Amino acid sequence: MRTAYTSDQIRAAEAALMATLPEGTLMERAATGLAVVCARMLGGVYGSRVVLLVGGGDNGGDTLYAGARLAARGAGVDAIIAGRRVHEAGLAALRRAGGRVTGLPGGEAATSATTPNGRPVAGSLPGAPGDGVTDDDAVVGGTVRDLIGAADLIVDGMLGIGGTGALREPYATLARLAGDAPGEVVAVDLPSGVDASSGQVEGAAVRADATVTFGAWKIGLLVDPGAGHAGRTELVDIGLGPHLPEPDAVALTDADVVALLPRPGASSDKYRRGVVGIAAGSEHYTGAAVLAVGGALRAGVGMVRYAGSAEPVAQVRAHWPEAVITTLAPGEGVEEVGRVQAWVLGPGLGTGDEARAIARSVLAEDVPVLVDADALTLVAQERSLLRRDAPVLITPHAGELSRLTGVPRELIEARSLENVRRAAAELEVTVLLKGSTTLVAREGRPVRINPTGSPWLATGGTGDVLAGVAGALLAAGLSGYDAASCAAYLHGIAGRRGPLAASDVAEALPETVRSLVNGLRQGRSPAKLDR
Ligand SMILES: NC(=O)C1=CN([C@@H]2O[C@H](COP(=O)(O)OP(=O)(O)OC[C@H]3O[C@@H](n4cnc5c(N)ncnc54)[C@H](O)[C@@H]3O)[C@@H](O)[C@H]2O)[C@@H](O)CC1
Ligand SMILES: [K+]
Repeated sequence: MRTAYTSDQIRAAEAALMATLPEGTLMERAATGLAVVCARMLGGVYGSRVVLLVGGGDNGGDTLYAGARLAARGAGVDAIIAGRRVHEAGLAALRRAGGRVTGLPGGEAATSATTPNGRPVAGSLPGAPGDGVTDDDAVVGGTVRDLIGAADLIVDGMLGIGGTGALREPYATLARLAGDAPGEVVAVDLPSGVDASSGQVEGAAVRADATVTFGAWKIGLLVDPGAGHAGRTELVDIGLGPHLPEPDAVALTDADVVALLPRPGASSDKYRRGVVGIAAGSEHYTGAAVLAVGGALRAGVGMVRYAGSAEPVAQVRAHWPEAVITTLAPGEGVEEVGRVQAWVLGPGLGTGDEARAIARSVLAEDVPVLVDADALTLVAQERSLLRRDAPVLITPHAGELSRLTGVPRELIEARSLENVRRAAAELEVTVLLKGSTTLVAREGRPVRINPTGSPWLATGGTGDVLAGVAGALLAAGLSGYDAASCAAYLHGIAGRRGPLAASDVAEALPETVRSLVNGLRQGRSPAKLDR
């Protein structure tokens, strides 16, 4: 399990640890770990060209010390001093190791960046702009632009957990130049411009090929859009572990998911493995029923009972001879369908009277219910339906959650973590919030951040498959919280190789589960290696 923290939690843990250690120890550990990753990214250090983007805080300090190590091993290291201040001991170390230092033209950054002697950064002013002067040059100077453009490795040490709000200049321009440059970009602790505690990005932010983070995962490295800026992530242990609090957010790993997934034993039969009921599809929307049933079957359920009207019944029958089918007359509920251990309610169901009758009857059953899609619209109109003794798992995207909670969609998207947590508490249900990062929340438990999503999944019908998978796991006896987070994890891996249609995701599920289980048995993680 990856545990993730806000910047305040990290700071508190660092303070507690620092109190037990000689000054500078943590920065030393951080810089050592960073230099190791930089060296690996460079392949050969000697003769390589490294540019450090150095902010005014300790993030810049880490970067200068790591740069000093690379310079000592023969890299050509240029530090661009971008902050109003500079970590002086780090700067001195870099100079001693033979690194070069460049300031920025004009503005506070250049006039107040100082050397260890307190003088303005020397040798810093860029050459007079000549041909090919750009707007960027006005902010950072042509010399800096050229240095960044020629670097093999650009180290983003502008902002770490001290960053707040949108990147100010000259950081924003430097972030953009780094993004346009052909060299690899490594972010120190987290990409500058990404909010450590939420993953929010307001304005420009560094897009890193890799991020080396210190002590513990920051939530912003796991939640989009921040996660999308971080590239490959590596955690450097600086000894923070014993000082960290209980996490508010976690991400499952392959091993966690394999441990949670039900596997049939010698005494299993289809009933013990779990029977999932699926109330989905309508005369107009037949595909949702086919996909939800497919997701459930491919996830390895004991049995699927499908209940719906004539048209989707015909489609489900044609696609899935494995499903046991009940045709519902208009207005009829699911009372006579037979025993099920959990229901999936809603994909393609419609929102008219017939759909409402089905929804009421499903929610009146004394088993866990997954409420998705059209059923979310129905329960938004009739909130009392959610008040029941058996567990409820809802699987909305931001728009659907907005209808249920009244919180504007944009706000849910911008502050997804906070809003999913609040929705779970207020509605007293488990919430799986779909988005570029899928989140699963249940009151009293850390929010689970799904690490396996893929943009290829943004295609019609994938949500129906996900509902089927999660329903199958609910029927097998997992809690809503575990069923939702395992389903999102598997679905994300099954959908990572595009282009794909929703039915391809369902089809990829058995192989996804097999490769997770086999990967762990062989001591490797195929899912992670391929991502
Ligand atoms: N505290 C510790 O024990 C350790 C900290 N370490 C490093 O220290 C970092 C945190 O250092 P700091 O607290 O100095 O903070 P940062 O280095 O993240 O920088 C904070 C400074 O940036 C400026 N700033 C904030 N938001 C800005 C924005 N949007 N645009 C432009 N400037 C902005 C502020 O003026 C603030 O002073 C960590 O991320 C990590 O890299 C590591 O050395 C490990 C140990
Ligand atoms: K950074």
